[in-house]
Amino acid sequence: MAGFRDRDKQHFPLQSIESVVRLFRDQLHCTDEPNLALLSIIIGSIEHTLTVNRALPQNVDLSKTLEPIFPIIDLQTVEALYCRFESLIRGSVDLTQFPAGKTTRQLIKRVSDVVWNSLSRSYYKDKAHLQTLYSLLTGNKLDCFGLAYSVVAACQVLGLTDVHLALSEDHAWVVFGENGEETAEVTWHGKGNEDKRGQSISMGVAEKSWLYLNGHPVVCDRKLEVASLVSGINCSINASTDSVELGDLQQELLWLLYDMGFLKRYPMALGNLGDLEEIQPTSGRPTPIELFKEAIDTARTYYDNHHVYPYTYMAAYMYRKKHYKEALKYWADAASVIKRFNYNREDEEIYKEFLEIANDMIPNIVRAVTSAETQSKPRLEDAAVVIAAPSVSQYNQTHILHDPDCYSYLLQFYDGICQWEEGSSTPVLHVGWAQQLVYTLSRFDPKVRENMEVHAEGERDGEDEEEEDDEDDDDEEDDEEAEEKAVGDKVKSERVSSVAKELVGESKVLKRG
Ligand SMILES: CC1(C)CN=C(N2CCN(c3ncnc4sc(CC(F)F)cc34)CC2)S1
Repeated sequence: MAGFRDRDKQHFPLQSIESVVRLFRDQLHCTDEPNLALLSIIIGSIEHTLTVNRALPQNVDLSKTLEPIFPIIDLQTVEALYCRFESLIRGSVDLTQFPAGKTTRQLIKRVSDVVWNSLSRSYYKDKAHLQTLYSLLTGNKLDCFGLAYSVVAACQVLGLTDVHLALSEDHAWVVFGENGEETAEVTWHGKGNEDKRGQSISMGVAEKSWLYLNGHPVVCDRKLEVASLVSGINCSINASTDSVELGDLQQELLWLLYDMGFLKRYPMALGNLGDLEEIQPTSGRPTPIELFKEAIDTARTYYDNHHVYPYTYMAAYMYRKKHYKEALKYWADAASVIKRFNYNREDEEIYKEFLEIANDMIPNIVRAVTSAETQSKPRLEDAAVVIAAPSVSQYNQTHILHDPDCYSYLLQFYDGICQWEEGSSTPVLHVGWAQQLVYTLSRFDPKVRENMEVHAEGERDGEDEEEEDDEDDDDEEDDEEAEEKAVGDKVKSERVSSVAKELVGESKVLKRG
């Protein structure tokens, strides 16, 4: 590991976004590995100054200048912190105790213990800005992701080039060994769960578990580890304010990584970039929708379509833009991913995501379009009022409740959640879901329920057309297969409506009760 080289030092002092981008470009282009510890200290130091400790020099009165503020990151601050990390790790891990040149589980556990034991006894683990080595070295605090990243950075300091970060949508661990075939927990997850640090992630644990993405995590190389550091930049100053300067820096660094091809296998980073582009579009760059589509394609191409968040990034965007039909479509697609998992107690994050969609956002859409519906029906006494043609968004809204596609997206959404629950150790649905479902489905025009076709999966017309399997040209076999598939899909669609009826029935019982 090349450590803190002179060519890195000549970038200092860092005092603009451009100077930080130049340093990152140099690190990522260079033949040596990018220095994970150095980059994390730099990002953490900038983030701290722009969010946590926004103390401005006394003589600067922000109301008068439009000058963006940017901290001056000087070499000796960064070098001191870097050397402290190096001596913490090299001083506590005696490599002679471990077989030379071979990374073992015990060695990784030792590295995790060294970082773990330097953390404060008790602090609020979910606080913001605890994800970098700057937080570890100046505050002895790390969040779950920060601990995993720090262990990988420490292994890099020790010359263990086979230890890499593995990322799911809500957890992080490491892979190591010849072809990264070994796995090890190095951090905790969630609240009140005993940490499993040092243990491998067996297929038994990972299978059908969303937390481990059923064996389809983002397995990083050094470039992707840098991408996770950049994607993890947290711009929030407080609940209602973000640092514009930090957002600009994160956006520029993500475009640098994008242009170098390092986001090709990282759906969440593409999603984060899409969110940043919605706030402040960069001319000549892909639109948020294109970026969210890229994230979806990446998840389908590299991760066997086992990631939920690419669809919820897109759906949340459509919801914000009041393109409610598209939002329902992508929520249905998200549910078609989660149905391939079994729910368990460590999956609360994605449960909360679907709960908010089903019991908050979808009912909001129904309420919005219902009121739009009544507004768009002119009252006789207002006849004098010129009835303006409904605006596009109003058109979008008022026809939702008359659109069989929207109704089928909703049934697909609920069917996915029901299938997620089937075979799970922990129930998903409770009566609150049924009440919202009844409210939502009952607002649709009864005619819709008659002429709505429940398409078998992968047979919807339009862009969702799955490539017909033209390999197998044995028509005989095709017909049988098609017959079987049709029966299977009929059963599934019956389940959807039977589930819906059951839920409706249940809630009616509850209403009477
Ligand atoms: C569609 C959403 C609800 C919006 N933001 C979402 N995020 C999901 C989590 N985010 C992430 N963004 C980049 N990389 C990672 S790795 C990881 C798991 C952690 F334990 F390491 C989380 C995450 C960023 C924000 S999902």
